[in-house]
Amino acid sequence: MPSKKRKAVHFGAGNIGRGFIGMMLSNSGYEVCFVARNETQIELLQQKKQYTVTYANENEDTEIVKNVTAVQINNRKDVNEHITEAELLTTAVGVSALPSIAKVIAQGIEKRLRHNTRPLHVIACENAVGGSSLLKKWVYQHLSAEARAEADRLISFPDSTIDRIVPAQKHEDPLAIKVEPFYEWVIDRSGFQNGFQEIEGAKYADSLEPFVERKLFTVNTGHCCAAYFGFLEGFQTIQQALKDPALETKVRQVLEETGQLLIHKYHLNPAEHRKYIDKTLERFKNPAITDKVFRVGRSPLRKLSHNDRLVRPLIQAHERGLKAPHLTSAIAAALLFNNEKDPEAVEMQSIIEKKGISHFIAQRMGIAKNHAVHSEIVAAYEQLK
Ligand SMILES: NC(=O)c1ccc[n+]([C@@H]2O[C@H](COP(=O)([O-])OP(=O)(O)OC[C@H]3O[C@@H](n4cnc5c(N)ncnc54)[C@H](O)[C@@H]3O)[C@@H](O)[C@H]2O)c1
Ligand SMILES: O=P(O)(O)OC[C@@H](O)[C@@H](O)[C@H](O)[C@H](O)CO
Repeated sequence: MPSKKRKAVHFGAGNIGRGFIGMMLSNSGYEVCFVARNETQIELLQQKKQYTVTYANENEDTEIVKNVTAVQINNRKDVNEHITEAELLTTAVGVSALPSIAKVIAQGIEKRLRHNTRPLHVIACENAVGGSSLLKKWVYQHLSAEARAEADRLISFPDSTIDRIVPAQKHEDPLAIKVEPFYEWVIDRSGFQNGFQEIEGAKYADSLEPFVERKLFTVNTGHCCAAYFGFLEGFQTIQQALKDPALETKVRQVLEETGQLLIHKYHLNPAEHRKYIDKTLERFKNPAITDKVFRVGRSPLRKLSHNDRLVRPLIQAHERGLKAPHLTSAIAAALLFNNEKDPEAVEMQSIIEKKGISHFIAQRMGIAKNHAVHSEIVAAYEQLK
């Protein structure tokens, strides 16, 4: 029998899972069950049913997140039960991990559809364009034709964009997490079924794309530029890197270029957008946070892929006749990111070494050899190298 309590299942008890989404859902009155892999965290969440979030502000204020528990992702019986009872399912595992959790979610949905005819909302909280839509595609690949038809009626996948800086961190208490005070979670309202109870503190938009691209092309483009330029200068953290005025200027120049694109494409108010850029840079510099360039620059194959924070704005700027030389040189810096502990950085360097830069740009970034920006990236790369 489905329980009467409002339940949410969240995949991934990592930084954003605990420091943002789990916290928001708990504060909205949900009982939150994390579907996780780390045994220590799972045991502690099951025992304590709460954890502490510390804000990276002057007073280091804290908040206790209550009504939480966890289940091991390989414990399919319990995962299925939680999916059956939930009214909301969220993820924060990294977009590259969505295909692998899609099978688990699909199994839970198959079971749920046999016992529960209430609607379920599934929201991917990842840094990607159309994360929930991508997840839907992967989940549907594992559903039977009958379940797909039912899911079309009862399960929706509203896209969303999330923003809160939560660095990688270690504490004595494995559940403790420190987060910046700022947050923004915007969800596509058109994906809601009747009766969906809004999540407190989230924003809702009829058209999500401007919010997704404004965040991705400002916060994430700027952040990774600070990481890639910072890496080349030998800085360990984003905060150290942005203390270098020349480096901050380079990041700002990139954000002016993506800003021109956003203003042009979405008719944003230029003064308002400038404030958004200023605020974003101040957030990056938050002295109460230590954010490593290796975290912010992580997974360069993903960050350099066609639809992500570097190539997507470059191609769109080009299509609108807008010049973006600083963004091009940030891409060159990304191509030189070489962290031997990051499997994607290792793979990228190996492809470039074996097949050449032009091959990488064509095959992995999706920019054909005859595209005008292809040769510009090659030239910027050769110059920076
Ligand atoms: N940290 C931030 O500042 C931030 C802000 C906004 C968005 N994001 C996005 O949120 C997502 C999560 O980022 P994070 O910083 O919390 O990362 P994280 O590494 O701290 O957490 C990811 C969690 O997902 C789990 N996970 C990964 N692959 C899995 C799999 N195949 N099956 C089950 N669990 C799996 C990991 O065990 C981990 O607990 C990413 O898409 C990231 O881009 C991060
Ligand atoms: O999580 P990634 O790897 O996509 O990007 C690294 C950071 O830029 C990112 O996690 C930001 O901290 C976050 O997107 C802020 O909202």
